[in-house]
Amino acid sequence: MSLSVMKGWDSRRWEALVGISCVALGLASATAAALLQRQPKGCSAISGEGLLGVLPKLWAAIRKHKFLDEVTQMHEKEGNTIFLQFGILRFFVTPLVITRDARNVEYMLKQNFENYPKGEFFSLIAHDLLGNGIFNVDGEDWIMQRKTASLMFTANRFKNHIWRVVQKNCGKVLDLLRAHDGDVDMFNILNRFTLDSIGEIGFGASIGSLENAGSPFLTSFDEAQRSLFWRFMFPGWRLLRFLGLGFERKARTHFKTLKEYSRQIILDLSQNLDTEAGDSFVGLFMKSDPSLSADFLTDMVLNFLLAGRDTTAQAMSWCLFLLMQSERVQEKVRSEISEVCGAEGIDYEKLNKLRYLDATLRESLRLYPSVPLDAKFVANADTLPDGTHVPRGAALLYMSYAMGRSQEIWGSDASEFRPERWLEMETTKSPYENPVFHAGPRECLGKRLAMVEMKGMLCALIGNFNFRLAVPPETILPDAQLTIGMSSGLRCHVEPL
Ligand code: HEM
Repeated sequence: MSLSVMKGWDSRRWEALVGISCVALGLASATAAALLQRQPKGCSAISGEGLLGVLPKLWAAIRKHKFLDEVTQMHEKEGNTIFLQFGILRFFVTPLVITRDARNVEYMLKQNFENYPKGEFFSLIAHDLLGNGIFNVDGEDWIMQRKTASLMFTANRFKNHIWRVVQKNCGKVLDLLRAHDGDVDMFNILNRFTLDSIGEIGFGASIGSLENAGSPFLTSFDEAQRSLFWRFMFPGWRLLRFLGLGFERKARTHFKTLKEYSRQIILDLSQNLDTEAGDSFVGLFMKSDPSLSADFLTDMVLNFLLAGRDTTAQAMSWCLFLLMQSERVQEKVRSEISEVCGAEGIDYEKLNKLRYLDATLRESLRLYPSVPLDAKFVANADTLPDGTHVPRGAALLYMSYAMGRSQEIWGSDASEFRPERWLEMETTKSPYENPVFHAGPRECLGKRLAMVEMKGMLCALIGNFNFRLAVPPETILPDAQLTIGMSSGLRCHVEPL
């Protein structure tokens, strides 16, 4: 606009221009103030370099299978609570705070539980896979599911039904290994073991993956989880999903395969409710409320598959990985098994006597917690015990992986695999210092089932075979999923004893 034109303006035009500018300025500063209020304070901000802040560094780490170590190093350098900054995106995406301070973990999981639900951050990301299942809901919906699911874990069911299924599937794994020639991928076999076990215990289904490994369901299950993990790390995922691009391109097909498979399980189960299948996890839900919709029951199947298959198979695989690098510990586990089980073999009562095996499993879960990072939503702005201010709507994550490697919690030998530490401890660590099974009101419901499956299987494996890694240990890499898989599998030499 030239000066001569402006000279022709009357005072009303000037007033309007000044008025509009003031409103615009006011709006801009109010928006900036509101956006600034959304930023966490009182913890270390990891700003990274460049326009997208720390995001490119995290993406690169995920591609190199180093994501968990990268974030653990950030904790080592910057402190127990960190705020990941995403450069120019930071005013538009959910602020992400990660803590490994046990006081904060106890506060968010127990003392101020109501303020830290799963919330929309997690449930939006996971809805395509988990729907309205127990992992993905809060409030009344969660209480109802938790109550009914708890009925599943009675002492009687463990002793009879659950232990029988575990034993039968352990036998199938031993047969597979005896018949096998050459190296085997134990990660693959252990996933098939836990899948068949949770199929039978959870919804009375004979999945039969130990007999037939090539199921499209298995691939889709892994791929679907990988997509969910990327959603956490890629703020524009909803646009990608809408356009069907990038990692979202194939995700749609995988989610569909899983839903169809689970729906078929529900259909079969509904026709067999008066058999033993009716006492399975999902069978109990169907009997407790016959009006439950097929969609809801399908969600339940996928939730229990996620809970029951991956976590436990991964925990056993990492345990085996560590045992193969410590001949001493493998031998010690074996001699305890032979002492406790003798010639008659294992039974349910003997499981509790395998104290060194128990310590070995806890030690490997410390170093490789199946759920390495767990996210909650901040319902109302709050200040954590370490002084961090978390704004309403932020995501607050606790990182079991970094906690398990923290010298502050475990001492100077934190990085060492030493099961003896569990037998030497005068007081065991609280579940908030070692939240591998979560803690507080939402503590893992399947903890006991997992320990029974893992002890039964490892007892069978170590008691009958010697295991050696068939590849260099540095080629075994953690996978970027919601749980801590092995992208490379676990190739082993297996020698009968
Ligand atoms: C080594 C094995 C396992 C580990 C490390 C583990 C760990 C966990 C963790 C960290 C959570 C909290 C997840 C979250 O906040 O979303 C959880 C929840 C849960 N787990 Fe496990 N889990 C294991 C095995 C199992 C098994 C075998 C089952 C059996 C079905 C199971 C059933 C559940 C259920 C139902 C929940 C949800 C509890 C709730 O929200 O109230 N878990 N588990």
